[in-house]
Amino acid sequence: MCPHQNGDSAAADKSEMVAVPLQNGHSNGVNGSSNGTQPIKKRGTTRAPDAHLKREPRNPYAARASDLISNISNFNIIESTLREGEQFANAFFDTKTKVAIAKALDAFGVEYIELTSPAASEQSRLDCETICKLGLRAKILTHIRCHMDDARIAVETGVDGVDVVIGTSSFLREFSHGKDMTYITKTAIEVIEFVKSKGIEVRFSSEDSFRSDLVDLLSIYQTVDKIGVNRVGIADTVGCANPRQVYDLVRTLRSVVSCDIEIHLHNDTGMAIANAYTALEAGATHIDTSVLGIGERVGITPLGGLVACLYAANPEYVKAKYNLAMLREIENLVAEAVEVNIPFMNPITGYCAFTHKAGIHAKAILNNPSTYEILKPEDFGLTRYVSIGHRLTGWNAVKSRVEQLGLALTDDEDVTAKIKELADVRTQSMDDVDTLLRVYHSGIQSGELAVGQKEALDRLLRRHKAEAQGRAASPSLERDD
Ligand SMILES: CC(=O)SCCNC(=O)CCNC(=O)[C@H](O)C(C)(C)COP(=O)(O)OP(=O)(O)OC[C@H]1O[C@@H](n2cnc3c(N)ncnc32)[C@H](O)[C@@H]1OP(=O)(O)O
Ligand SMILES: O=C(O)CCC(=O)C(=O)O
Ligand SMILES: [Zn+2]
Repeated sequence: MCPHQNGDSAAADKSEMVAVPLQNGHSNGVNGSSNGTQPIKKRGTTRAPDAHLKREPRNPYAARASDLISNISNFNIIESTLREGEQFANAFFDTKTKVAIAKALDAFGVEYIELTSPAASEQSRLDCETICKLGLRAKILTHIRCHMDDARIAVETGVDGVDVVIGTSSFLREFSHGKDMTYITKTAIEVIEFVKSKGIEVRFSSEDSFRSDLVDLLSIYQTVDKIGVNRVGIADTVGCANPRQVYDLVRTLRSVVSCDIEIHLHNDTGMAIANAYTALEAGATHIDTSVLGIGERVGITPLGGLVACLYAANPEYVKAKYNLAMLREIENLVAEAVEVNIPFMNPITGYCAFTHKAGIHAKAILNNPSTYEILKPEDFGLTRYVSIGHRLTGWNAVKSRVEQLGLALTDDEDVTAKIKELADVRTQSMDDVDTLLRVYHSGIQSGELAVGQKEALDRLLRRHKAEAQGRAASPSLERDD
């Protein structure tokens, strides 16, 4: 059973604790004023020798000049589960499922929903029309090749905008469509002007941007910007980019175009969330996501992971923008539709995302959840869980469970030792722990543990040991609470 569904969480009622404020204003030791080292005197400076001692300590959290272009707290999500996500190996979405996903994403609050090309099949075209007629708050986009045939079909579907793409790397120019940059530029202008003439949004994107020639890229982006494209898109189609490359390309592009900048990042090397964050820092305005990151191969920036990362940066902004409590429901909907499980380490909704285990962690979490949590589970409609029945537990965690059960135990350390003894053989379920605590409690009430109770504990221990001998050595991540 998933811990977040368990209203019986050991620490569920401790979430109202006071957060410890960040300690701004302390020296970070890098300017030589706090660690006893002498500052190096620069040639030609006329500062008094002790000037550094009078300087205000540097605030490491203060805004820097580069933060002025950052869109970490000013971005849009282009949710592409119904386009990129349909390219996931397991995906088949019938109309009903597409409508359910579109409605859920809209209720969550994404700004855009991107749909498969209506040129892909007759049903894709009909589904696109159906979703356009739902009257959702989110803008509906469809995604097409840079080709007039596709554009003519797309503008008739009722979409709010069209995302146009064409490969610009030498790989794709040679092995995919076979067109040179002159032809690509000419066709892009034709398609963009046609879509614009229909009064809807248009975006132009270069596929495989990070393996394309920078001069080719900047030149075509400048051209389409001048003719009034709404957005230009950068795509890390093969997931080869690292954060520094993303920062550099977006930053450079920001200085040559005035329109919005979208980014689409594949996750082949696990960089998709970090790259999205970096793109926003460099001035990107729109991020492509899909639920659980589904897409070609291992997919793209996952919606939930991106939201976790941006919430960590500015919780109030993200909470005000999205209905965060819906994330779990949306992920379950999509996971079921494409027949996958939600990974145990998924940000926010993973099985263990808000479970704390080691005694040291448990104690601090129970005192103040911010000690070991950057995300507040309650902001996502979830609960934290303190795991107790294992050999890494400590008396503080045990005491908290004792209090939750309304028991009166004075020797928490003794009962903790007993839990560890049993857990040295195998992990104890919460039921096992509770039974043990109740046995101790009744023993204390009657003056000492009754003979029968001691025997019961010993029997339990013997049974665990016998079971353990017959079991494989590998520990399970499952809890049976
Ligand atoms: C990186 C991405 O994910 S981009 C988005 C990918 N999405 C899709 O592919 C949507 C689903 N695709 C489809 O249904 C089909 O591939 C269609 C309808 C688009 C095209 O089908 P077909 O005409 O049978 O061509 P096929 O898929 O075999 O090859 C792609 C064709 O598009 C051309 N092409 C590829 N990319 C582009 C582009 N960005 N712009 C213009 N033409 C392109 C290729 O040259 C090739 O043309 P050809 O008919 O001269 O060989
Ligand atoms: O249109 C785009 O920006 C991206 C297309 C795509 O899916 C990709 O390049 O991986
Ligand atoms: Zn893609």
